[in-house]
Amino acid sequence: MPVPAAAMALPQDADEVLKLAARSMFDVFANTAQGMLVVDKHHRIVWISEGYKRFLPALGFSDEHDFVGQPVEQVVPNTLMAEVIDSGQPMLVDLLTNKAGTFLVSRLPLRNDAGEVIGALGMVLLDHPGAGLQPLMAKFVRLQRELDDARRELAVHRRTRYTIASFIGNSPAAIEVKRQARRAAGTSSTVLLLGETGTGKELLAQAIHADSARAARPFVGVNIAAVPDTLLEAEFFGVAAGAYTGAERKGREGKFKLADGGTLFLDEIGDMPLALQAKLLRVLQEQEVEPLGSNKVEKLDLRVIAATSRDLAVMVTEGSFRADLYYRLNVLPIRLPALRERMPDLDALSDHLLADIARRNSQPHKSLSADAMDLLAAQRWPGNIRELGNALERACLMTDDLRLAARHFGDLLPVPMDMPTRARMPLRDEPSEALLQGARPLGEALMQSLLKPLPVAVAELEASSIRAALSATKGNKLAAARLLGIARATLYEKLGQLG
Ligand SMILES: Nc1ncnc2c1ncn2[C@@H]1O[C@H](COP(=O)(O)OP(=O)(O)OP(=O)(O)O)[C@@H](O)[C@H]1O
Repeated sequence: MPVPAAAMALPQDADEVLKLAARSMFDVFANTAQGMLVVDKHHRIVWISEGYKRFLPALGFSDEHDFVGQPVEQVVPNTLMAEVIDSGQPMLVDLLTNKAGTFLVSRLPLRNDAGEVIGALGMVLLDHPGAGLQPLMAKFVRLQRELDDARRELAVHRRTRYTIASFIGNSPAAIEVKRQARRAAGTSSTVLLLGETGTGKELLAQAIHADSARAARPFVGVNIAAVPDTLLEAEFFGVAAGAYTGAERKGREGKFKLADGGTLFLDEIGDMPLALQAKLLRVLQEQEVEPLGSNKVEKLDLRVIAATSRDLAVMVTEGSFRADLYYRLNVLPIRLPALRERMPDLDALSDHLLADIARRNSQPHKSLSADAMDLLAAQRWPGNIRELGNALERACLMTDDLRLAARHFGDLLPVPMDMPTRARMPLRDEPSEALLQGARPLGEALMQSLLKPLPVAVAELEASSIRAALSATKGNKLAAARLLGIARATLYEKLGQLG
């Protein structure tokens, strides 16, 4: 390919001069760069320079002919040549790291006379940039390490903790839930989990993901009720770099994108504002997303599991939930029974929760006496399994005894103490006042319950009020927050503190 310049007379024609210039530049680059390759518009390698050949063994090739003709992304890991061809934009300087080493590279699109991209040219400018570019390389290595650490940490958080086997219980209701969950795990259809607060909706969502073909991909959860309405859109769709000033200047990925290939868990879907419901429906139908401030549509492959403690069908008739979104979500509905509907599971659940408490607090695994079991069975449990776990944890912390008796729960449970037998039925429709005070003779009981440090008394009253509000609103957190006169996000924060 080198052209002996002296042998040619300089043409007068400017076009010819340009062509000649391009040709000599190509030769200069081919001879001075450490290596050079050319790919066609289908990303296939069509030519490599003499210099490039020495990288072939490290890329796993002994023969040039096996390398040339291959799609570049298949034989040069992490290359961005395809991106240059598809975008038509050059990448003048970049660092490429793969199994052959780290290289300072440059990538240029090649165009025909009509200006169409017909391929790209890749150059290895330096094959050991460490020596000549010490400060830049040190920064690159540090950023790369930080990125790897952050990715590892994210992966740990995104890994689901539960499988369907973690859903404890062998009552007919629990067995039916697990059967439906297994069926859902075998498909990629949208699942709608319905049930009161603390019945295990999030646990089951994670379990369905972990038992599905997407298990190795991310599980990303969004609690819609806990995010202020004004931030929800950015949370879901992400923000394009440069779209805004301030904290969002660099842009950020939305939850849709983060869950790409895996499962997106939309908790408290009933709390989604109407305007956003229309946008969510579009994403679910089209499986594509457009970050805020960008005009680039990105393709997605998402499985959605939604959950709610509210009655979506009623919300549809009231006009606060879109009918089309409801039908789109309600493909595989699974109803999680309240704890009071699966009392045969109380023993197994309590034992499982006690084992968990023991592990987390490095304590021995405690058990329950018969009178304690009777007391627990007599509760209404508006906060369901989460509330049972809290009551057990507080009782465990109150005593060193290895066997928890009814007296250890004395002040913790709002249950009438005159009926401590397992035969006592759950108090389904008791008014919240009775839940708060119990039916003990007021004078002495009240005295006893008031004799404690004020912060403890305040915390207990707060927990009781929250329980009562959730009970009165059948687990509807938005309505409960209104009853309590606090913001929905505050209620979530307090529920989080309660465990
Ligand atoms: N069947 C079960 N087996 C074991 N643990 C359970 C079961 N159901 C719920 N839990 C535990 O109870 C707690 C609450 O469960 P989870 O957060 O899944 O409930 P939820 O229905 O999503 O609640 P919310 O609607 O308030 O978000 C968790 O600690 C979970 O591990």
